[in-house]
Amino acid sequence: MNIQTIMVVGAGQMGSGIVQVAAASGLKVLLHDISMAFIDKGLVSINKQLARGVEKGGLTEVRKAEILSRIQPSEQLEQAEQVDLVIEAISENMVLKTSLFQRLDTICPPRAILASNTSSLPITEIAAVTGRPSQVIGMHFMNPVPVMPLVEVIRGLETSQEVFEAVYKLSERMGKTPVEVKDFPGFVSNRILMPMINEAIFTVYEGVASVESVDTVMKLGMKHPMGPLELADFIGLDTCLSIMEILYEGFKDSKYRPCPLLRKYVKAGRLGRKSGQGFYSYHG
Ligand SMILES: CC(=O)CC(=O)SCCNC(=O)CCNC(=O)[C@H](O)C(C)(C)COP(=O)(O)OP(=O)(O)OC[C@H]1O[C@@H](n2cnc3c(N)ncnc32)[C@H](O)[C@@H]1OP(=O)(O)O
Ligand SMILES: NC(=O)C1=CN([C@@H]2O[C@H](COP(=O)(O)OP(=O)(O)OC[C@H]3O[C@@H](n4cnc5c(N)ncnc54)[C@H](OP(=O)(O)O)[C@@H]3O)[C@@H](O)[C@H]2O)C=CC1
Repeated sequence: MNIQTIMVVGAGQMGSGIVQVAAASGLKVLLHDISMAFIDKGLVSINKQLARGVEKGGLTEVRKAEILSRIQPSEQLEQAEQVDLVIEAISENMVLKTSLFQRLDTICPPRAILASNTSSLPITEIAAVTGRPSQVIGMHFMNPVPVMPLVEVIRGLETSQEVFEAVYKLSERMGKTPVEVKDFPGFVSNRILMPMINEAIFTVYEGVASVESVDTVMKLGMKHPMGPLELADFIGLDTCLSIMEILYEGFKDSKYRPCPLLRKYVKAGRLGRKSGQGFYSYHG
């Protein structure tokens, strides 16, 4: 399979990171979101990242311009009719994702692979709403995408070997280390990471220690680059809650119940860095 042109749907923190890395690897990339304002926000963030690269000396102006020239904003989803692969990176919500995959299935050429960057939703269930389940796959990047070397490649029940190999090779071309994972709630990464974050939230909820103290214990005691609450803010508290709910629903085990404090913060619109307030404040 010759993958040259891709579309990334969702210009949030993950989508924009995926676009940057894909364009840097030589792919032509269309970037789509529900409105031009969101696409522009994604493009601004990519520009900023590349400008930082130039400032630090790792990137030349010529290389930056070359990467940007491969990125094309795409206001109409219908432009997916020309692509070899779509990587979906919209909000972690099954209803949104399945309705998008149904639309993509009618728009994309028969050869196209439909990949999801979902953190935890079943790939098999997403694939089942399309007429091409053998060409649907999980391609789970880590945040921040330009920095983290891992991609979990998740086979749905019907994913073909050819599609698996194409996405595995593409991940390598994008400078990542792919790891094959079966389609199980939370895959590997979030089955292990998210209960730790949820437990950190319970530790604060039960008054065992402050937010700063919990993070300090994990940074200085366990050498984590970020404390779990800082990391939850970085990932997005809405995404963390969705993942815990999927683990809880998928395993029917009370150890995955989301902490009420996490639910309360999300209901209040405290989504972490992206909303300016989470366990920490990011105003100004
Ligand atoms: C939820 C899911 O489904 C799965 C997930 O993704 S879970 C989240 C996984 N990610 C993590 O666990 C991240 C943990 N945190 C870290 O590794 C580090 O704190 C960090 C890499 C984010 C920042 O590192 P740091 O040393 O504190 O900061 P800093 O020195 O500014 O950055 C280190 C490098 O990362 C780059 N960087 C930092 N933030 C970045 C961002 N948002 N986007 C792109 N690059 C970024 C910097 O430019 C810098 O690059 P150079 O080494 O080339 O100079
Ligand atoms: N955050 C993380 O650390 C990681 C997240 N992921 C996964 O990546 C995906 C995206 O997460 P993240 O980037 O953090 O989320 P963000 O909230 O930053 O971005 C999601 C983007 O998708 C847009 N969007 C929502 N619905 C649609 C739609 N129907 N069509 C087009 N665009 C849409 C959103 O617009 P609007 O704001 O209007 O809703 C927003 O711009 C999720 O599945 C998440 O689980 C995977 C790895 C790590």
